[in-house]
Amino acid sequence: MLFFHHISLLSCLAGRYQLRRLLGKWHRSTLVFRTSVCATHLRHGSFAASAMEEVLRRTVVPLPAYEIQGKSPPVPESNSMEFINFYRSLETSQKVAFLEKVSQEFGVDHQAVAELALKLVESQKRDAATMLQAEDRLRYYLTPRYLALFGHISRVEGGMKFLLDLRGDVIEALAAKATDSPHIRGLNATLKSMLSEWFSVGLLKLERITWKSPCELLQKISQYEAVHPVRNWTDIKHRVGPYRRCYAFTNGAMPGEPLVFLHVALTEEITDNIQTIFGGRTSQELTEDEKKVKAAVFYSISSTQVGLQGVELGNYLIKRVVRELQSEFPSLDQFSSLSPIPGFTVWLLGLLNQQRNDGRRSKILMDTEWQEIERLVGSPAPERLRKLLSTNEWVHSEQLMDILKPILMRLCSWYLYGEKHRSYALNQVANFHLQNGATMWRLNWKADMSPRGISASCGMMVNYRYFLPDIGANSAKYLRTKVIEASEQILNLVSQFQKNSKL
Ligand SMILES: CC(=O)SCCNC(=O)CCNC(=O)[C@H](O)C(C)(C)COP(=O)(O)OP(=O)(O)OC[C@H]1O[C@@H](n2cnc3c(N)ncnc32)[C@H](O)[C@@H]1OP(=O)(O)O
Repeated sequence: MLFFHHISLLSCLAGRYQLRRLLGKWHRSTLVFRTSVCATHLRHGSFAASAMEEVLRRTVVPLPAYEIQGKSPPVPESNSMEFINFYRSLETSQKVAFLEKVSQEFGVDHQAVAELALKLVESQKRDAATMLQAEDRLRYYLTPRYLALFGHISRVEGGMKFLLDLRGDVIEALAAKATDSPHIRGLNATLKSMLSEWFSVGLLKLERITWKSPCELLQKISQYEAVHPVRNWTDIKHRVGPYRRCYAFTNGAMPGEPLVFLHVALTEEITDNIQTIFGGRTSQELTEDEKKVKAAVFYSISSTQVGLQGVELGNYLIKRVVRELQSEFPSLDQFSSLSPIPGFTVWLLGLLNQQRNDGRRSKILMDTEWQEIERLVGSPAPERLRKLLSTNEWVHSEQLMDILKPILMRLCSWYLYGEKHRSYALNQVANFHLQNGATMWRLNWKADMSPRGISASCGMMVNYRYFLPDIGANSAKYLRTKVIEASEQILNLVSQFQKNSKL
């Protein structure tokens, strides 16, 4: 009572506004106090489902009855803040347990759905209005309770970023097999669908990043870069300088946060190696000459939010940037990636090891090729070659590189074109561009001779070419039939593999 006495005294002095501010502060402080009590409870090892139960009971309101949907009182913002604060106070393993609880006990009322499904079957013997009513009622009760909570959270400050991070946790927990709960998969699908709407392209802003962009944004672009690590400020200045473009999608709910960004080199022809793109430039090249811009080469694209996985922002960004560049350079008509081939060297070494374990000489090279290698590296050639490949030492011998070039080119073309995961391209980068409708266009030797490039794919890179009139049909064909659109060079290399190598 004493506390409220002070409040009433204060309200005379400070007026209603101050009262509201004081109560707001008090409310938030009790909220933080309550959450910290729960978290303390959890942190001290006396981790109990009851603490989660208590928070969830308070923050995940029951689904309003069908008859009063949309008419129930607004849920206080404090519910969202309590859920956010509590979740953030949990350890990783506790987060998985918490999400399992949310998805299983605060999702769909399965009993109610089963009963309504039976009523729907019954209703099909009745008139259309009754059947449609039954369908609508069933549709409503198929809504998980936590969907409304996520909707409320998306409207509080920082809530969108919280939901992205929460889905990132779910994706990582599923990938790490920390859970195999089908309910969590359902929660992931619900969140993905909500995020796909909130981050639909129409709600995103395309921003061109230049040297004049805010320092913080340039810093984030450098930190999030997932393909060619940024070495220093000179490097990032080069990447946004003349004959270069960098574009990002941003969302008003997360200002200053690039969701996905694309680096483009503007060149006279489609570049076949990354050294040219990162190499120094002559003084003439410090100002752009539009007549020299004939090709746009996408040499890096990075998504920054794990939580947006599956929302395909990269595809939309590439298409949007193509339009942007076409309006800036009307004569521009060649669009291609210059892409890394992560996983090829590991795949090749795995093959060589496996064929050694089978006690037979690897058949991925012809006998004559083994003999040629043996003359250079000594015997046993497979052992020697495996060691040279796994330590990158093979690139120090021009002679050995010349012998290995046709072999590695045909093996790599098969890795990209022939190796599959669920019938789609095994290589994720290939799958990404092929899904977008690109053509597997050119495999390039000595394309990335950095240690990273040699370790990843024996120094090779690939151009996925975007023939604009064909990308719609190519994408549909690939997604439907898994057939890869490839150039004559790739298909010739693949047929050389099929003729000369045995897996
Ligand atoms: C110029 C270039 O080609 S650079 C090489 C591509 N960039 C990278 O590898 C950096 C790391 N990867 C990423 O940042 C993102 O995965 C991107 C930008 C490639 C794709 O992101 P989004 O557009 O959001 O795509 P989304 O998450 O919907 O996945 C689409 C496809 O991208 C591919 N992909 C997904 N994760 C990765 C990853 N970590 N690395 C590479 N490709 C990936 C998959 O093939 C995926 O198809 P799937 O969902 O059927 O498996």
